[in-house]
Amino acid sequence: MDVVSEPDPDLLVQLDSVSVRRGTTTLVGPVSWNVELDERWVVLGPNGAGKTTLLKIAAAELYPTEGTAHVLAETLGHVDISELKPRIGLSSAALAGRIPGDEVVSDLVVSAGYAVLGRWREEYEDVDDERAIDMLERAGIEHLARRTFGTLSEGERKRVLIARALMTDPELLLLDEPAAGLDLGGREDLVAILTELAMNPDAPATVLVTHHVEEIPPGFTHAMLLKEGGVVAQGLIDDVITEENLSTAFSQAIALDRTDDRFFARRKRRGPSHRRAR
Ligand SMILES: Nc1ncnc2c1ncn2[C@@H]1O[C@H](COP(=O)(O)OP(=O)(O)OP(=O)(O)O)[C@@H](O)[C@H]1O
Repeated sequence: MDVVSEPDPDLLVQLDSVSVRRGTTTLVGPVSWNVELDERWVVLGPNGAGKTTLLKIAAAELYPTEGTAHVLAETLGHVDISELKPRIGLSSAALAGRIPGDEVVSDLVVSAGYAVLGRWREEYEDVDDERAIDMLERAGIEHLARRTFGTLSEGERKRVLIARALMTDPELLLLDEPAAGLDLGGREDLVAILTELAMNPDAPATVLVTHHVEEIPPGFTHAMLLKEGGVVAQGLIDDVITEENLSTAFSQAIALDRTDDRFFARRKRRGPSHRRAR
C-alpha cells in the first residue's frame, strides 16, 4: 500500500513518487517534483515523454496510479476539485479543442471564474468584465474582445487562452505547449509575454511544457527533462538544459547555444572522420 505523504504548505506542486499507468504501460513516473512559489519551470522532452500527463496531474485533472500528488497543498483524491480548479490557470490544446467556435472572446476569459467555457447563467460583476479586458490587454489582444473564438488565428487563440488562464489571479499557471503552431513572429511575441510574466514577482508559479529550448523565456528558473516517462534531469535551468542532458533526452548528439538568455539547439554535425568512413 502507498504511504500517503503530508502536503507541505509552501509547495504549489508536490509529487511524491508519482506514476501514471494504463494497463501495463507507464505513461509517466516515478516522478518526485516540488514547485515553489517563485519558481518558473519548463518541462521539456520529446513526443510521448509524458509531459502532458505530468501537467494534467498538476492541473488536478488526472490522479496518479501510484504515489501521492499534492496541488496547492491539497491532496488529490481528498479534495473537492471544483474548489481547486479556479486557483489554477491552465492553457492547453485540449482546452482549446473544447471551446465552441461561436464563443465570444471576452466571455471566454471572464468565465474562467467559474471554470466554465463561455458565459451561460453565471452572475458576473462589472469588475469581472473589466478584469477580463485587462487580461486581454496584458496579452496584447484587447481589440479582439468581441470576436468569436472560431474566427481567430492560432496565435490569437493562444493569447486568449493565456488571458483566460490569468483571469482568476491563479496561484499556479500551467501552459501546455503555448507556442505550438505559431510562426516565428508569433513565437517571439509569446516568448516576450511569458518573459514579462516570469520576471514579475507577483506572477504565479508557472510551469511551461514545450518540445523546444528556443521557446524557453528568459527568467525561467527551473527545468525538468523527460524521456519515455522517466526524468532525465530536473533542477536549476542552467544545470538541466545542457548538451549532455538534451542529447540523452532526444537520443541524438545535440549542440546547444545560448544568446541573450535564450537557448538554441540543433543536431551536432558529424565530423570529417564520419564522412570519410562512409
Ligand atoms: N489513456 C492512455 N492510454 C494509453 N497510453 C496513453 C494514454 N494517454 C497517453 N498515453 C501515452 O502516454 C505517453 C505520454 O503521453 P503524453 O501526452 O503525456 O506525452 P507528451 O510528452 O505530452 O507528448 P507530446 O509531446 O507528443 O504531446 C504517450 O506514449 C502516449 O501515447
